[in-house]
Amino acid sequence: MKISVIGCGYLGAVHAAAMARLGHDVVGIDTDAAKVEKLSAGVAPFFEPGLPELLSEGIGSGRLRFSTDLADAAGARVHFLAVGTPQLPNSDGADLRYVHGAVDALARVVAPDSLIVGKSTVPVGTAGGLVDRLRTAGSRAALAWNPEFLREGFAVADTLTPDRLVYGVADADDAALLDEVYVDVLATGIPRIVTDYATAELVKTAANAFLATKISFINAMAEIAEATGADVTTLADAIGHDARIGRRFLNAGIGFGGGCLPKDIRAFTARAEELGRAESVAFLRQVDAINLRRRERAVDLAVELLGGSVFERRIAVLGLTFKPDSDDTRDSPALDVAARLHGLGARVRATDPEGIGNARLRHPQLDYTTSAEEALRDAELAVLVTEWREYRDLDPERVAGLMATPRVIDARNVLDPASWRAAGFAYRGLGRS
Ligand SMILES: NC(=O)c1ccc[n+]([C@@H]2O[C@H](COP(=O)([O-])OP(=O)(O)OC[C@H]3O[C@@H](n4cnc5c(N)ncnc54)[C@H](O)[C@@H]3O)[C@@H](O)[C@H]2O)c1
Ligand SMILES: O=c1ccn([C@@H]2O[C@H](COP(=O)(O)OP(=O)(O)O[C@H]3O[C@H](CO)[C@@H](O)[C@H](O)[C@H]3O)[C@@H](O)[C@H]2O)c(=O)[nH]1
Repeated sequence: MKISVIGCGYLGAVHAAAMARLGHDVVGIDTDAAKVEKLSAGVAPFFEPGLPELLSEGIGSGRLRFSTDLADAAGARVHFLAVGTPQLPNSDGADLRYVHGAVDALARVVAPDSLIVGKSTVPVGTAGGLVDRLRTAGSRAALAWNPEFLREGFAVADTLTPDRLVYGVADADDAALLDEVYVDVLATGIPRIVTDYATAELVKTAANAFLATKISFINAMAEIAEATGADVTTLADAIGHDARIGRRFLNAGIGFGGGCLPKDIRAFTARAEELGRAESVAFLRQVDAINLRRRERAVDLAVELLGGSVFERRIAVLGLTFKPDSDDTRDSPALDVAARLHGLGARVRATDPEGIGNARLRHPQLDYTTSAEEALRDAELAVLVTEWREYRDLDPERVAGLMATPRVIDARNVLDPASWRAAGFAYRGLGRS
Protein backbone atom coordinates (compact mmCIF):
# COMPACT_ATOMS: atom_id res chain seq x y z
CA MET A 1 0.00 0.00 0.00
CA LYS A 2 1.17 3.56 -0.66
CA ILE A 3 1.77 5.28 2.67
CA SER A 4 3.04 8.69 3.70
CA VAL A 5 4.40 9.66 7.11
CA ILE A 6 4.21 13.38 7.88
CA GLY A 7 6.88 14.39 10.40
CA CYS A 8 10.04 12.26 10.56
CA GLY A 9 11.35 12.88 14.06
CA TYR A 10 11.90 10.17 16.69
CA LEU A 11 8.47 8.68 16.06
CA GLY A 12 7.96 9.32 12.35
CA ALA A 13 11.37 8.18 11.06
CA VAL A 14 11.03 4.83 12.82
CA HIS A 15 7.41 4.47 11.73
CA ALA A 16 8.24 5.18 8.09
CA ALA A 17 11.11 2.67 8.05
CA ALA A 18 8.96 0.07 9.84
CA MET A 19 6.13 0.52 7.32
CA ALA A 20 8.63 -0.19 4.51
CA ARG A 21 9.74 -3.35 6.39
CA LEU A 22 6.08 -4.39 6.40
CA GLY A 23 6.15 -4.23 2.60
CA HIS A 24 4.51 -0.85 2.02
CA ASP A 25 5.61 1.82 -0.46
CA VAL A 26 6.49 4.69 1.89
CA VAL A 27 7.36 8.36 1.58
CA GLY A 28 8.40 10.23 4.72
CA ILE A 29 7.83 14.00 4.67
CA ASP A 30 9.55 16.48 6.94
CA THR A 31 9.90 20.26 6.72
CA ASP A 32 13.48 20.00 8.05
CA ALA A 33 15.64 19.73 4.91
CA ALA A 34 18.76 18.63 6.81
CA LYS A 35 16.82 15.74 8.40
CA VAL A 36 15.41 14.68 5.03
CA GLU A 37 18.86 14.77 3.47
CA LYS A 38 20.25 12.45 6.15
CA LEU A 39 17.29 10.08 6.06
CA SER A 40 17.45 9.91 2.25
CA ALA A 41 21.08 8.84 2.56
CA GLY A 42 20.07 6.11 5.01
CA VAL A 43 21.59 7.98 7.95
CA ALA A 44 19.53 8.19 11.15
CA PRO A 45 19.36 11.85 12.29
CA PHE A 46 19.31 10.66 15.92
CA PHE A 47 20.59 7.66 17.87
CA GLU A 48 18.14 4.76 17.92
CA PRO A 49 19.39 1.16 17.96
CA GLY A 50 18.38 -0.73 14.81
CA LEU A 51 17.16 2.33 12.90
CA PRO A 52 20.17 2.69 10.55
CA GLU A 53 19.76 -0.92 9.43
CA LEU A 54 16.01 -0.48 8.90
CA LEU A 55 16.56 2.73 6.91
CA SER A 56 19.21 1.11 4.67
CA GLU A 57 16.97 -1.87 4.08
CA GLY A 58 13.99 0.29 3.11
CA ILE A 59 15.96 2.64 0.88
CA GLY A 60 17.85 -0.26 -0.71
CA SER A 61 14.60 -2.06 -1.53
CA GLY A 62 13.18 1.07 -3.19
CA ARG A 63 10.20 1.00 -0.80
CA LEU A 64 11.31 3.98 1.33
CA ARG A 65 12.12 7.57 0.40
CA PHE A 66 11.99 10.96 2.06
CA SER A 67 11.06 14.43 0.85
CA THR A 68 10.41 17.97 2.06
CA ASP A 69 7.62 18.37 -0.47
CA LEU A 70 4.18 17.42 0.81
CA ALA A 71 3.00 17.05 -2.79
CA ASP A 72 5.02 13.79 -2.83
CA ALA A 73 2.51 12.39 -0.33
CA ALA A 74 -0.47 13.10 -2.56
CA GLY A 75 -0.73 9.61 -4.08
CA ALA A 76 -0.75 7.73 -0.76
CA ARG A 77 -3.83 5.90 0.49
CA VAL A 78 -2.89 6.31 4.17
CA HIS A 79 -1.15 9.36 5.66
CA PHE A 80 0.33 8.95 9.14
CA LEU A 81 0.62 12.18 11.10
CA ALA A 82 3.69 12.11 13.37
CA VAL A 83 4.54 15.79 13.90
CA GLY A 84 5.57 17.11 17.32
CA THR A 85 3.15 18.27 20.04
CA PRO A 86 5.53 20.02 22.47
CA GLN A 87 4.53 21.96 25.58
CA LEU A 88 3.42 25.52 24.86
CA PRO A 89 6.14 28.04 25.82
CA ASN A 90 4.15 29.80 28.55
CA SER A 91 1.61 27.26 29.75
CA ASP A 92 1.14 23.55 30.46
CA GLY A 93 -0.98 22.90 27.37
CA ALA A 94 0.10 21.10 24.19
CA ASP A 95 1.22 23.23 21.27
CA LEU A 96 -0.91 21.96 18.37
CA ARG A 97 0.49 24.32 15.75
CA TYR A 98 2.39 21.54 13.91
CA VAL A 99 -0.66 19.25 13.87
CA HIS A 100 -2.86 22.05 12.56
CA GLY A 101 -0.24 23.10 10.01
CA ALA A 102 0.18 19.55 8.71
CA VAL A 103 -3.57 18.87 8.53
CA ASP A 104 -4.24 22.16 6.72
CA ALA A 105 -1.47 21.33 4.22
CA LEU A 106 -2.69 17.73 3.80
CA ALA A 107 -6.24 18.94 3.16
CA ARG A 108 -4.95 20.64 0.02
CA VAL A 109 -3.19 17.58 -1.48
CA VAL A 110 -4.74 14.29 -0.33
CA ALA A 111 -7.22 12.21 -2.33
CA PRO A 112 -10.86 12.21 -1.11
CA ASP A 113 -10.75 8.44 -0.45
CA SER A 114 -7.54 8.59 1.61
CA LEU A 115 -7.22 8.11 5.36
CA ILE A 116 -5.26 10.47 7.61
CA VAL A 117 -4.09 8.59 10.73
CA GLY A 118 -2.97 10.58 13.76
CA LYS A 119 -0.06 9.07 15.71
CA SER A 120 1.04 12.19 17.57
CA THR A 121 0.03 12.48 21.22
CA VAL A 122 -2.78 15.03 21.44
CA PRO A 123 -5.23 16.30 24.05
CA VAL A 124 -8.54 14.42 24.09
CA GLY A 125 -10.95 16.15 21.71
CA THR A 126 -8.34 17.11 19.12
CA ALA A 127 -9.28 14.55 16.46
CA GLY A 128 -12.92 15.69 16.35
CA GLY A 129 -11.72 19.25 15.77
CA LEU A 130 -9.40 18.10 12.99
CA VAL A 131 -12.29 16.52 11.07
CA ASP A 132 -14.05 19.91 11.17
CA ARG A 133 -10.82 21.49 9.97
CA LEU A 134 -10.57 19.09 7.01
CA ARG A 135 -14.17 19.67 5.99
CA THR A 136 -13.82 23.47 6.25
CA ALA A 137 -10.78 23.21 3.96
CA GLY A 138 -12.90 21.25 1.45
CA SER A 139 -11.28 17.80 2.00
CA ARG A 140 -13.39 14.64 2.22
CA ALA A 141 -10.47 12.52 3.52
CA ALA A 142 -11.28 10.33 6.53
CA LEU A 143 -9.48 10.57 9.89
CA ALA A 144 -8.45 7.89 12.41
CA TRP A 145 -6.43 8.12 15.64
CA ASN A 146 -3.85 5.38 16.19
CA PRO A 147 -1.73 6.44 19.19
CA GLU A 148 1.87 5.29 19.44
CA PHE A 149 3.36 3.66 22.55
CA LEU A 150 6.98 3.13 21.47
CA ARG A 151 9.85 3.79 23.84
CA GLU A 152 13.03 5.46 22.67
CA GLY A 153 15.86 2.95 22.69
CA PHE A 154 13.38 0.17 21.78
CA ALA A 155 11.54 2.07 19.06
CA VAL A 156 12.12 -0.41 16.23
CA ALA A 157 10.96 -3.47 18.18
CA ASP A 158 8.08 -1.55 19.78
CA THR A 159 6.84 -0.50 16.31
CA LEU A 160 7.14 -3.90 14.66
CA THR A 161 5.92 -5.90 17.67
CA PRO A 162 3.81 -3.56 19.82
CA ASP A 163 1.91 -4.70 22.93
CA ARG A 164 -1.34 -3.64 21.28
CA LEU A 165 -2.82 -1.51 18.51
CA VAL A 166 -5.49 1.06 19.27
CA TYR A 167 -7.65 2.53 16.51
CA GLY A 168 -9.92 5.48 17.14
CA VAL A 169 -12.25 5.57 14.14
CA ALA A 170 -15.52 7.12 12.98
CA ASP A 171 -16.22 4.36 10.45
CA ALA A 172 -15.62 0.58 10.48
CA ASP A 173 -14.12 0.80 6.96
CA ASP A 174 -11.26 2.88 8.35
CA ALA A 175 -10.47 0.14 10.90
CA ALA A 176 -10.45 -2.40 8.06
CA LEU A 177 -7.97 -0.26 6.11
CA LEU A 178 -5.71 -0.02 9.19
CA ASP A 179 -5.93 -3.82 9.49
CA GLU A 180 -4.50 -4.02 5.96
CA VAL A 181 -1.66 -1.67 6.91
CA TYR A 182 -0.83 -3.72 10.03
CA VAL A 183 -1.67 -7.18 8.69
CA ASP A 184 1.77 -8.64 9.53
CA VAL A 185 1.85 -6.99 12.97
CA LEU A 186 -1.62 -8.33 13.80
CA ALA A 187 -0.55 -11.80 12.61
CA THR A 188 1.55 -12.07 15.79
CA GLY A 189 -1.72 -12.21 17.73
CA ILE A 190 -1.47 -8.89 19.57
CA PRO A 191 -4.67 -7.29 20.86
CA ARG A 192 -6.35 -4.66 18.66
CA ILE A 193 -8.76 -2.25 20.25
CA VAL A 194 -11.18 -0.42 17.97
CA THR A 195 -12.87 2.54 19.59
CA ASP A 196 -13.92 6.18 19.12
CA TYR A 197 -11.57 9.14 18.75
CA ALA A 198 -11.85 10.38 22.33
CA THR A 199 -11.12 6.98 23.88
CA ALA A 200 -8.12 6.41 21.58
CA GLU A 201 -6.67 9.84 22.42
CA LEU A 202 -7.29 9.26 26.12
CA VAL A 203 -5.73 5.77 26.12
CA LYS A 204 -2.40 7.35 25.17
CA THR A 205 -2.65 10.17 27.70
CA ALA A 206 -3.76 7.78 30.44
CA ALA A 207 -0.94 5.31 29.73
CA ASN A 208 1.72 8.00 30.09
CA ALA A 209 0.00 9.46 33.17
CA PHE A 210 -0.01 6.02 34.76
CA LEU A 211 3.68 5.40 33.98
CA ALA A 212 4.65 8.83 35.34
CA THR A 213 2.57 8.20 38.47
CA LYS A 214 4.26 4.85 39.05
CA ILE A 215 7.70 6.48 38.88
CA SER A 216 6.70 9.34 41.16
CA PHE A 217 5.12 6.89 43.59
CA ILE A 218 8.40 5.07 44.05
CA ASN A 219 10.27 8.38 44.22
CA ALA A 220 7.89 9.51 46.97
CA MET A 221 8.77 6.28 48.80
CA ALA A 222 12.44 7.19 48.26
CA GLU A 223 11.82 10.46 50.11
CA ILE A 224 10.29 8.55 53.02
CA ALA A 225 13.14 6.02 52.90
CA GLU A 226 15.63 8.89 53.18
CA ALA A 227 13.86 10.14 56.31
CA THR A 228 13.89 6.70 57.95
CA GLY A 229 16.98 4.82 56.78
CA ALA A 230 14.91 2.39 54.72
CA ASP A 231 16.10 1.20 51.28
CA VAL A 232 13.82 2.04 48.35
CA THR A 233 15.34 -0.53 45.96
CA THR A 234 14.61 -3.39 48.38
CA LEU A 235 11.15 -1.91 48.91
CA ALA A 236 10.55 -1.80 45.11
CA ASP A 237 11.71 -5.42 44.75
CA ALA A 238 9.44 -6.51 47.58
CA ILE A 239 6.26 -4.75 46.44
CA GLY A 240 7.08 -5.57 42.79
CA HIS A 241 6.80 -9.30 43.51
CA ASP A 242 3.07 -8.71 43.88
CA ALA A 243 1.89 -9.32 40.30
CA ARG A 244 -0.83 -6.70 40.78
CA ILE A 245 1.89 -4.08 41.30
CA GLY A 246 4.76 -5.38 39.14
CA ARG A 247 8.44 -4.40 39.40
CA ARG A 248 8.71 -2.48 36.10
CA PHE A 249 8.78 1.34 36.29
CA LEU A 250 9.57 1.22 40.00
CA ASN A 251 13.18 2.39 39.65
CA ALA A 252 13.68 5.32 42.00
CA GLY A 253 16.25 7.94 41.08
CA ILE A 254 16.24 11.43 39.56
CA GLY A 255 12.94 10.74 37.88
CA PHE A 256 11.44 10.90 34.44
CA GLY A 257 12.25 13.24 31.59
CA GLY A 258 12.25 13.15 27.81
CA GLY A 259 9.99 14.44 25.07
CA CYS A 260 6.90 12.61 26.37
CA LEU A 261 6.05 11.94 30.02
CA PRO A 262 6.69 15.46 31.45
CA LYS A 263 4.87 17.40 28.72
CA ASP A 264 2.10 14.81 28.41
CA ILE A 265 1.08 14.92 32.08
CA ARG A 266 1.10 18.73 31.97
CA ALA A 267 -1.01 18.78 28.78
CA PHE A 268 -3.42 16.34 30.43
CA THR A 269 -3.78 18.65 33.45
CA ALA A 270 -4.37 21.64 31.16
CA ARG A 271 -6.99 19.73 29.12
CA ALA A 272 -8.77 18.51 32.26
CA GLU A 273 -8.97 22.14 33.42
CA GLU A 274 -10.56 23.13 30.09
CA LEU A 275 -13.07 20.30 30.56
CA GLY A 276 -13.94 21.51 34.09
CA ARG A 277 -12.37 18.33 35.54
CA ALA A 278 -9.21 19.75 37.08
CA GLU A 279 -9.79 17.83 40.33
CA SER A 280 -9.89 14.46 38.54
CA VAL A 281 -6.22 14.71 37.67
CA ALA A 282 -5.04 17.09 40.41
CA PHE A 283 -2.69 14.29 41.56
CA LEU A 284 -0.66 14.79 38.39
CA ARG A 285 0.58 18.11 39.79
CA GLN A 286 2.02 16.11 42.70
CA VAL A 287 3.48 13.58 40.27
CA ASP A 288 5.26 16.44 38.47
CA ALA A 289 6.39 18.11 41.71
CA ILE A 290 7.78 14.88 43.23
CA ASN A 291 9.61 14.24 39.97
CA LEU A 292 11.27 17.65 39.90
CA ARG A 293 12.23 17.43 43.62
CA ARG A 294 14.43 14.39 42.93
CA ARG A 295 16.75 16.45 40.74
CA GLU A 296 17.12 18.93 43.60
CA ARG A 297 17.82 16.04 45.95
CA ALA A 298 20.74 14.87 43.78
CA VAL A 299 22.19 18.40 43.85
CA ASP A 300 21.67 18.66 47.64
CA LEU A 301 23.49 15.35 48.10
CA ALA A 302 26.44 16.69 46.08
CA VAL A 303 26.59 19.75 48.33
CA GLU A 304 26.39 17.51 51.41
CA LEU A 305 29.06 15.05 50.23
CA LEU A 306 31.41 17.92 49.40
CA GLY A 307 31.06 19.38 52.89
CA GLY A 308 28.56 22.23 52.32
CA SER A 309 29.38 23.72 48.92
CA VAL A 310 30.14 22.59 45.37
CA PHE A 311 31.72 25.93 44.45
CA GLU A 312 34.90 25.37 42.41
CA ARG A 313 34.80 21.64 43.19
CA ARG A 314 35.56 19.18 40.39
CA ILE A 315 32.52 17.02 39.60
CA ALA A 316 32.26 14.29 36.96
CA VAL A 317 28.72 13.93 35.59
CA LEU A 318 28.14 10.53 33.96
CA GLY A 319 25.21 10.74 31.55
CA LEU A 320 23.32 13.56 29.85
CA THR A 321 20.42 11.91 28.02
CA PHE A 322 17.02 11.36 29.68
CA LYS A 323 17.58 7.60 29.53
CA PRO A 324 20.20 5.19 28.15
CA ASP A 325 20.22 4.04 24.51
CA SER A 326 18.97 7.41 23.28
CA ASP A 327 20.65 10.70 22.34
CA ASP A 328 17.57 12.65 23.46
CA THR A 329 18.19 15.41 26.02
CA ARG A 330 14.68 16.90 25.94
CA ASP A 331 13.76 17.67 29.57
CA SER A 332 16.60 15.41 30.68
CA PRO A 333 16.95 15.13 34.48
CA ALA A 334 20.63 14.24 33.94
CA LEU A 335 21.41 17.39 31.96
CA ASP A 336 19.39 19.44 34.43
CA VAL A 337 21.48 18.16 37.35
CA ALA A 338 24.70 18.92 35.42
CA ALA A 339 23.50 22.47 34.64
CA ARG A 340 22.38 23.09 38.25
CA LEU A 341 25.76 21.98 39.62
CA HIS A 342 27.48 24.27 37.10
CA GLY A 343 25.11 27.07 38.13
CA LEU A 344 26.29 26.64 41.74
CA GLY A 345 29.87 27.20 40.61
CA ALA A 346 31.03 23.58 40.40
CA ARG A 347 33.67 22.68 37.82
CA VAL A 348 31.51 20.14 36.03
CA ARG A 349 32.95 17.81 33.43
CA ALA A 350 30.14 15.89 31.77
CA THR A 351 30.16 12.85 29.51
CA ASP A 352 27.68 10.69 27.62
CA PRO A 353 28.06 8.04 24.92
CA GLU A 354 25.52 9.64 22.55
CA GLY A 355 24.07 12.81 24.07
CA ILE A 356 26.87 15.39 23.99
CA GLY A 357 25.78 16.98 20.69
CA ASN A 358 22.24 17.62 21.88
CA ALA A 359 23.38 18.59 25.39
CA ARG A 360 25.79 21.17 24.01
CA LEU A 361 22.97 22.81 22.02
CA ARG A 362 20.97 23.24 25.24
CA HIS A 363 23.83 24.02 27.63
CA PRO A 364 26.90 25.26 25.74
CA GLN A 365 28.42 26.52 29.00
CA LEU A 366 29.22 23.01 30.28
CA ASP A 367 32.58 21.27 29.81
CA TYR A 368 32.02 18.05 27.84
CA THR A 369 34.28 15.09 27.18
CA THR A 370 33.54 11.93 25.20
CA SER A 371 35.56 9.81 27.63
CA ALA A 372 34.26 8.71 31.03
CA GLU A 373 37.87 8.28 32.10
CA GLU A 374 38.60 11.93 31.25
CA ALA A 375 35.50 13.09 33.12
CA LEU A 376 36.52 11.11 36.20
CA ARG A 377 40.20 12.05 36.23
CA ASP A 378 41.02 14.14 39.32
CA ALA A 379 37.30 14.59 40.11
CA GLU A 380 36.30 15.02 43.75
CA LEU A 381 32.84 13.58 43.14
CA ALA A 382 31.24 11.40 40.45
CA VAL A 383 27.48 11.66 39.83
CA LEU A 384 25.90 8.86 37.78
CA VAL A 385 22.73 10.38 36.28
CA THR A 386 21.95 8.20 33.22
CA GLU A 387 22.33 4.44 33.63
CA TRP A 388 24.21 3.63 30.40
CA ARG A 389 25.62 0.10 30.47
CA GLU A 390 29.20 1.41 30.42
CA TYR A 391 28.61 3.39 33.63
CA ARG A 392 26.80 0.54 35.38
CA ASP A 393 29.78 -1.69 34.56
CA LEU A 394 32.46 0.69 35.84
CA ASP A 395 35.01 -1.00 38.06
CA PRO A 396 35.06 0.89 41.39
CA GLU A 397 38.72 0.06 42.07
CA ARG A 398 39.72 1.54 38.72
CA VAL A 399 37.52 4.61 39.16
CA ALA A 400 38.98 5.19 42.63
CA GLY A 401 42.43 5.21 41.01
CA LEU A 402 41.36 7.95 38.59
CA MET A 403 39.62 10.30 41.01
CA ALA A 404 41.14 12.79 43.44
CA THR A 405 38.70 11.63 46.12
CA PRO A 406 36.47 8.56 45.87
CA ARG A 407 32.94 9.91 46.28
CA VAL A 408 29.96 8.79 44.17
CA ILE A 409 26.29 9.68 43.93
CA ASP A 410 24.38 6.87 42.25
CA ALA A 411 21.39 8.95 41.15
CA ARG A 412 19.82 5.97 39.30
CA ASN A 413 20.47 3.36 42.01
CA VAL A 414 22.25 0.99 39.63
CA LEU A 415 25.60 0.45 41.34
CA ASP A 416 26.33 -2.13 44.01
CA PRO A 417 26.85 -0.03 47.16
CA ALA A 418 28.89 -2.77 48.90
CA SER A 419 31.54 -3.06 46.18
CA TRP A 420 31.88 0.72 45.79
CA ARG A 421 32.22 1.16 49.54
CA ALA A 422 34.73 -1.69 49.63
CA ALA A 423 36.80 0.24 47.05
CA GLY A 424 36.91 3.20 49.47
CA PHE A 425 34.04 5.25 48.10
CA ALA A 426 31.72 7.49 50.04
CA TYR A 427 28.61 6.10 48.25
CA ARG A 428 25.15 7.69 48.25
CA GLY A 429 22.10 6.49 46.32
CA LEU A 430 18.67 8.13 46.19
CA GLY A 431 16.32 6.65 48.77
CA ARG A 432 19.03 4.19 49.74
CA SER A 433 21.14 4.26 52.85
N1 LIG B 1 9.50 10.24 20.76
C1 LIG B 1 8.77 9.21 21.15
O1 LIG B 1 9.29 8.25 21.70
C2 LIG B 1 7.27 9.21 20.97
C3 LIG B 1 6.54 8.04 21.26
C4 LIG B 1 5.15 8.06 21.15
C5 LIG B 1 4.49 9.22 20.77
N2 LIG B 1 5.22 10.35 20.50
C6 LIG B 1 4.51 11.55 20.04
O2 LIG B 1 4.77 11.66 18.64
C7 LIG B 1 4.84 13.03 18.25
C8 LIG B 1 6.20 13.29 17.61
O3 LIG B 1 7.19 13.12 18.58
P1 LIG B 1 8.74 13.11 18.20
O4 LIG B 1 9.48 12.80 19.45
O5 LIG B 1 8.95 12.27 17.01
O6 LIG B 1 8.95 14.66 17.82
P2 LIG B 1 10.12 15.34 16.97
O7 LIG B 1 10.11 16.76 17.35
O8 LIG B 1 11.35 14.51 17.07
O9 LIG B 1 9.62 15.19 15.45
C9 LIG B 1 8.61 15.95 14.88
C10 LIG B 1 8.99 16.19 13.41
O10 LIG B 1 7.89 16.78 12.72
C11 LIG B 1 8.43 17.69 11.75
N3 LIG B 1 7.35 18.59 11.32
C12 LIG B 1 6.74 19.59 11.99
N4 LIG B 1 5.77 20.15 11.23
C13 LIG B 1 5.75 19.48 10.05
C14 LIG B 1 4.96 19.55 8.87
N5 LIG B 1 3.98 20.46 8.75
N6 LIG B 1 5.22 18.70 7.86
C15 LIG B 1 6.21 17.78 7.95
N7 LIG B 1 7.00 17.65 9.07
C16 LIG B 1 6.76 18.48 10.09
C17 LIG B 1 9.58 18.34 12.47
O11 LIG B 1 10.50 18.94 11.59
C18 LIG B 1 10.17 17.15 13.24
O12 LIG B 1 11.19 16.50 12.48
C19 LIG B 1 4.57 13.82 19.53
O13 LIG B 1 3.19 14.08 19.59
C20 LIG B 1 4.97 12.87 20.64
O14 LIG B 1 4.32 13.16 21.85
C21 LIG B 1 6.59 10.36 20.56
O1 LIG C 1 11.38 2.92 36.69
C1 LIG C 1 11.62 3.90 35.96
C2 LIG C 1 11.37 3.91 34.58
C3 LIG C 1 11.65 5.05 33.84
N1 LIG C 1 12.19 6.14 34.46
C4 LIG C 1 12.47 7.36 33.68
O2 LIG C 1 11.29 7.71 32.97
C5 LIG C 1 11.62 8.38 31.77
C6 LIG C 1 10.83 7.80 30.62
O3 LIG C 1 11.28 6.49 30.34
P1 LIG C 1 10.56 5.61 29.21
O4 LIG C 1 9.11 5.59 29.47
O5 LIG C 1 11.29 4.32 29.13
O6 LIG C 1 10.92 6.46 27.92
P2 LIG C 1 10.15 7.12 26.70
O7 LIG C 1 10.90 6.71 25.49
O8 LIG C 1 9.95 8.57 27.01
O9 LIG C 1 8.71 6.41 26.60
C7 LIG C 1 7.52 6.90 27.22
O10 LIG C 1 6.93 7.92 26.45
C8 LIG C 1 6.61 7.52 25.08
C9 LIG C 1 6.09 8.74 24.38
O11 LIG C 1 4.75 9.02 24.70
C10 LIG C 1 5.60 6.38 25.14
O12 LIG C 1 5.27 6.00 23.80
C11 LIG C 1 6.18 5.22 25.92
O13 LIG C 1 5.22 4.18 26.01
C12 LIG C 1 6.56 5.71 27.32
O14 LIG C 1 7.18 4.65 28.06
C13 LIG C 1 13.14 8.27 31.62
O15 LIG C 1 13.71 9.51 32.01
C14 LIG C 1 13.53 7.18 32.60
O16 LIG C 1 14.81 7.36 33.12
C15 LIG C 1 12.45 6.13 35.81
O17 LIG C 1 12.93 7.12 36.39
N2 LIG C 1 12.16 5.00 36.54
